[in-house]
Amino acid sequence: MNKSEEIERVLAEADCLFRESEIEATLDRMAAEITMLVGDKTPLLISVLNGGIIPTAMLALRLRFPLEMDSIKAGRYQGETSGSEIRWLLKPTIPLRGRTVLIIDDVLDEGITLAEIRKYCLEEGAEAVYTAVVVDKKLNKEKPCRADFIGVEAENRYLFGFGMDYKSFLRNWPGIFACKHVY
Ligand SMILES: O=P(O)(O)OC[C@H]1O[C@H](OP(=O)(O)OP(=O)(O)O)[C@H](O)[C@@H]1O
Ligand code: HPA
Repeated sequence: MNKSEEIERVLAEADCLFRESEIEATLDRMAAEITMLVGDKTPLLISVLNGGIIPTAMLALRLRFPLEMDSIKAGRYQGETSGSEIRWLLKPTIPLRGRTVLIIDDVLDEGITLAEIRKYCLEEGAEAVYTAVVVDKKLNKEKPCRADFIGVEAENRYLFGFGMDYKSFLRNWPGIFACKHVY
């Protein structure tokens, strides 16, 4: 099976857990919560690449207060469907000292990525660090980090869409989908 056949198969078999309209409404709610908490803090939004690109853009367009944006990249999955050690690939260029930071990512799975990024921001002198994810996966174990703003909770299956990838593809799928099989 070549790559495009694999992607077609994953798509054909996938279950839609949340439709586009449901995620849009969820993002509206998250944006209101974020505004209440950090709307007067001139926060720095940090997008966790690559999965955070779509959620960050969609949330940022809903925020009507002054903010800055930067990115960080700390991969654990590298195009695979199971995580390993974290690798720092890109750090923010805007200084974090004294800032209120909002880290935005697509999914909180085992929580290792977000825990490491949060720790990094605090070490760099951020005054307050908040985290926002579109999906929090329900695992039957404690996570090293919880998110302050959560879109939806999802079962523990491999997911794609709204930023989340299946082997680097399908981040652009407009909904949240669960794979039946990973190949
Ligand atoms: O909670 P965890 O188990 O640590 O996993 C969550 C992280 O895994 C994915 O990133 P990935 O390393 O796949 O990079 P990507 O954003 O480029 O897909 C996802 O975007 C989160 O950042
Ligand atoms: O379920 C997932 N899908 C895509 N990327 C991920 N990174 C951690 N878990 C996932």
